[in-house]
Amino acid sequence: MSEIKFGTDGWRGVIAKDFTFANTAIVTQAIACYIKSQGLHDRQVIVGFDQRFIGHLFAERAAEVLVGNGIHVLLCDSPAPTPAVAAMIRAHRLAGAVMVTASHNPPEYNGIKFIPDYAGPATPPITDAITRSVREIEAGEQKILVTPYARAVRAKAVEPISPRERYGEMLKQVVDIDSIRSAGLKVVLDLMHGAGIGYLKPILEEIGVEVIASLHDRPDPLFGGGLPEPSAERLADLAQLTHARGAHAGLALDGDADRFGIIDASGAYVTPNEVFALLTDSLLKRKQGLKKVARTVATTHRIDRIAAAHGVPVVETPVGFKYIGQEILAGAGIGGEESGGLSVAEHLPEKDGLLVGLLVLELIATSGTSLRQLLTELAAEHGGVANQRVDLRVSEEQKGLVLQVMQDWTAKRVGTWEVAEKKLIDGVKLCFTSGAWALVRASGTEPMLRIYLEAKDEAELAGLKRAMLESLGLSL
Ligand SMILES: O=P(O)(O)OC[C@H]1O[C@H](O)[C@H](O)[C@@H](O)[C@@H]1O
Repeated sequence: MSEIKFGTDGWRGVIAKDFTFANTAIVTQAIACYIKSQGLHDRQVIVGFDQRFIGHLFAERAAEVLVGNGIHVLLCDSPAPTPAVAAMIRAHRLAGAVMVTASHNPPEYNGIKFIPDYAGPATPPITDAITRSVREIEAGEQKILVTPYARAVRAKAVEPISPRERYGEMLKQVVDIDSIRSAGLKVVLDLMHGAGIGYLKPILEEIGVEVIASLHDRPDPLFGGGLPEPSAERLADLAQLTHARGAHAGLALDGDADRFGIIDASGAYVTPNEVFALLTDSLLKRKQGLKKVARTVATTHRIDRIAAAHGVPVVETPVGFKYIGQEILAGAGIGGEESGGLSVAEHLPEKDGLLVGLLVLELIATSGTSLRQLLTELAAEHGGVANQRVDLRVSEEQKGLVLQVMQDWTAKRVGTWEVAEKKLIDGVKLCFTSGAWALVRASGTEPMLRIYLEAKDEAELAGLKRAMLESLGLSL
C-alpha cells in the first residue's frame, strides 16, 4: 500500500489497494481535525462524488466520519462536478467540501479533493496540516470518530443536496446569457462518462443553446476503455461530429468537469493556452481596471503580451490551480493554466470546465465570428506562438537525473538559444532572449516528467525541442 499523500490536486490511489474505505475514513478524519482547528465545525460540509465506481459509498463513508466529529453534512444525491460542489460552499456558507474524485486518472483510481471555506483548492499549508493529522491517525495518536450512516440520516446530521439548480443560476450570472440566447448557437458535447452528465446539457438548453449531440453521456466507471481526459487525441470523435453536424463548437469536460476541452467549428482542437488567451483578451477589452491576470509557470507567455497591451500585470505561479485560486482571491480578474483549468473573479477561485464552455459560447455570440477567426485576429494583434508539452514516462532515477541536470544548469546556451533567465518557481524554467522558453518539471499527479516548450512558430519550436532533448540526454 502506498503512503497517503496530497499531490498537485488532492489524494489519489488505486481503488481497493490504496483508495479504500479505511483510508477514506483516515483522510476524512484528518480533514475534520483541520475544520475543527479552524473553528468551523458549526458550519456544514458538502460531500460530493463523481461518476467513478461506487463513489457514493465512499462519500457516505466520509459523511459518517464528519458526523462522528460533530460536523453536519450536505451529501450530494447524485454525481456532481467539482466546481458545482465548490459553488455550494459559497451559496450556503459552508466550512468546505470533501469531493470524492480522481479527476482524469484511469478508471482504477479514485481520490479525495478537499475544498476549504473559500471555495477553491486547498493550499499546501492546509494539505500539509491534513497530512500531519493523517500520520497521527496512522500512528494511533488520534482516533477516527464515526456515526453510522443510518443513524446520522435519522438524526438529520446528513441531508441530501442537489447542487444543479443553484449552480446553474450562479453560472448564468457570470455570462451574457441574452447574447448567447439570441445567437442561436449549436453545439456537440463530449461528457467523457464523467460528472458533467446531467449538468452541462440542461444548463445549455436553459440558455437557448441547441445540443445537437452528446457523446459519452452515460455513466461508465470504465470510461469506455480510456481516460476521462479532454485532450486533442481523445476528442477525435467530438471533432469529427462538430464539423460534420455544422456546430459552432464542441465542448468537452474531464472526469470531474473542472477542466475543459474545446473544438472549433472546423473540427480543430483549440488548446487550453489558446482558449485562455482568447478569454483574457476579451475580458481585458470589456473590463477596465482589472488588477492582474494569473497564469502558471507552464502556461503560454502570450497571456503576458495580451495583458501588457492593456497595462495589466501578470502573476506567474507554480503548476496547480490551488495557486491560481489564491491569486483570484487576491484580486486577479482571470486565471488559468495550460492543463485546462480556468476561472474568473466573478465566479469561483476553483477551475470550472462548464464555465469555460459558456464563456467560449459567449465569445462566439458577442463577436459574431468563429473561434478560428478570433485566433487569427489574436495572432495579428499580439504575434504568433507555438507550444508543446512532452510527457515522458521515465524511471524515478532518470527523472531525478534530468531534474538535477536542470537544477545545475549554468550554460549560457541551449543549442543556439541564449539563456536570459533561469527560474525555479516549479521545476526549472529557462527563458531565452528570443522570447522562447523551456520548463522541465515532475508531474504531481502522474509518474511523468513534463517538458513544456514555447517559441514564436512551429519551426523554432521544433529546433528548440531537439536542442533541449539533446542537452538532457533524452530521446522520444
Ligand atoms: O502537471 P501535474 O502536476 O500532473 O498537474 C497537472 C494538473 O493536475 C490537476 O488537474 C490539477 O488540478 C491542475 O491544477 C494541474 O495543472
